[in-house]
Amino acid sequence: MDPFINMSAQFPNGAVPNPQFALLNYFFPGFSMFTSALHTYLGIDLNFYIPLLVAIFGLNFVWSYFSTSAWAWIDEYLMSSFRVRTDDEIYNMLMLWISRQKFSQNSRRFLVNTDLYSRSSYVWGGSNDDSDDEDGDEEVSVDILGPKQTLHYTPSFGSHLFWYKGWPLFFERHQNQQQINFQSASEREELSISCFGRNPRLLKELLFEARQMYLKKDERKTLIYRSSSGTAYGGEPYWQRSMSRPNRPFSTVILSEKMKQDLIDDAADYLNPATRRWYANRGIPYRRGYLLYGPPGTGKSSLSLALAGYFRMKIYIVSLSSINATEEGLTSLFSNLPTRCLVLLEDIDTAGLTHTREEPDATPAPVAAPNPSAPTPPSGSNTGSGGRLSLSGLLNILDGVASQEGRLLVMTTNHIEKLDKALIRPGRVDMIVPFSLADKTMTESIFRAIYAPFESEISSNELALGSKSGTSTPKRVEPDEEAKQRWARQHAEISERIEVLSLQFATKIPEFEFSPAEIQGLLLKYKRSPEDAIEAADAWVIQTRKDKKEKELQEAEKRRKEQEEEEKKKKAEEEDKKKESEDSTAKTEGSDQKENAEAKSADAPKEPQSTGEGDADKGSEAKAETLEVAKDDKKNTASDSEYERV
Ligand SMILES: Nc1ncnc2c1ncn2[C@@H]1O[C@H](COP(=O)(O)OP(=O)(O)OP(=O)(O)O)[C@@H](O)[C@H]1O
Repeated sequence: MDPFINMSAQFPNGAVPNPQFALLNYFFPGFSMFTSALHTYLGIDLNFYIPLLVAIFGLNFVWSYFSTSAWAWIDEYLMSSFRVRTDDEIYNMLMLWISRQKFSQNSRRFLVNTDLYSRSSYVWGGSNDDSDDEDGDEEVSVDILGPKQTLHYTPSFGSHLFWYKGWPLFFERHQNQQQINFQSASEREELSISCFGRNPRLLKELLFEARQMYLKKDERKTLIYRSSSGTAYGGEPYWQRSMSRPNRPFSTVILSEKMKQDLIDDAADYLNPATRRWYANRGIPYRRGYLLYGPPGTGKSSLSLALAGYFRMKIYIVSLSSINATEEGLTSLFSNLPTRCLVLLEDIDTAGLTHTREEPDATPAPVAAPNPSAPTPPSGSNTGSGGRLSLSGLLNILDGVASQEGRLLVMTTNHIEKLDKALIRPGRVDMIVPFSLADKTMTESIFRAIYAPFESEISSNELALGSKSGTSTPKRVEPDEEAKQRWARQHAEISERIEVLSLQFATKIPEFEFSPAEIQGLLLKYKRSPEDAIEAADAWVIQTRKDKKEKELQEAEKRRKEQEEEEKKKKAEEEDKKKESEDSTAKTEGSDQKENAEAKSADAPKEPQSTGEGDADKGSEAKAETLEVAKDDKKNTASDSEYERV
């Protein structure tokens, strides 16, 4: 129905509709019926209200236009602000700070997370911190099922006003539209904080405070970063914070005291700021490297962790046997190291780096990117195949300009004899620390380390040990001094007892046969009962020997099978090659014959001209021969094309 037709019929009292009604009726069919119903039943005349509503809308529009423009102008000229993206660690610092602010706790619209940093997954990945909440606002309750996860509240998307040092600040959390298509929801956001005034001092103070809070949180922890295959940075591997661990005291690493002290002294001297200047003045690259070698489970990684913890350095771990260890990947990782850190290169005896330069079958080194400061790679150094790391590539990375100065490099290997001399020459490796399977003193130390009494554990240890030694004492409230004395007495008693037991235990473990990790494994099974551990030691030695032998046999069998496979493969390859060469010889012979035949047929027509009938016979013979050769030739071509098909 045309809305303009029969309009008066819709107005019962015959009122002629206003032209604006006609227009509205045109856009919203049925509008006139609605207004007439309103008029009839409620007595409301929209004729009167519509101009008013239009005026309100207009004013609102003008107000919002001017207020937005005015706010944009104020923001541009009278405010200071900063932005933070999720792919920088400052995001984590700021989020920690924000989560501890009152406005964040009281926010009506908030995001709740169990892991404060999970949103920046490509900075931290699946963050695996042991005790993120240790010093947080909320207590982490731990029961037999593990720590109960703390909930973190942070303001949700949008703008939030808060006060800092008496000034109003705006915290804004918004989605980054540019990244929206390629990232998960958690990675799309950006944070910004702004304040009134053209001086950003207040914002810088806030950032400084956030950074201090963040550093304080990790003060007693060693932050561990691992190389991760890249998805966030265009496929290049990047450092991913994998976990933080309480600093490992040096005393818990069982190694000759002299060796430990030498290592600490050397590292302390190197990390002294004056040493940096000393290096710079003399134009010597400011780097230091240590090589730790020995059988698996003898404490190489533990020492590296202790070293990083002692000097409060972050530790960056790359395993050269990992899939990411390509030349490009490592170059990118090394160029993204902070100025002061410990880099742990694990398994440097890995394939591709193990041949020595003297080996004749070493393949030539790949052309490395021109690098003025890098040393000339050893002429015969090796390449890894398929984009894997080569020795010359690794040396370039370790010495090249891309590698940050100020880092402490620790390399570990199980097979020092396999390493190229170039890799461990002075300048690259400044100290070599050997690790060995446990001798008698080491076994004793491991035993003592496991059963040493700690004040926080004394009650449970006391129960376990005291029940056997009969020294259990009843609990009662004591003044501080008395409690201290009691603790000292108990400590001395238990230590003495552990000392005696450790000697007994060490006599049961053969020297240089088991690694500290293996012995620790046994003791952990009986961690509350040293006597039981001693009792179980003999059987454990027999069983472990048996297991090792079986494992060795299995490995030998596996190696044998692999060798057989390889030989078979080689044989098949050789046969293929042989066949190929035979075929190509046949082909050459065929083409030779063809050439001969062609030569003959080229000569053939001349003969009938110069000869009589008999010659004509000869000519037909020659023709037949040519045909024969041509046939042969065809045959050869056919067999060649067959070979090609094969
Ligand atoms: N010398 C040691 N002092 C203290 N603990 C040790 C020692 N050796 C091994 N351990 C213990 O054994 C376990 C494995 O040790 P770690 O990872 O340091 O050995 P590793 O030599 O680095 O082994 P791998 O060569 O397989 O990497 C750790 O729990 C560590 O506490």
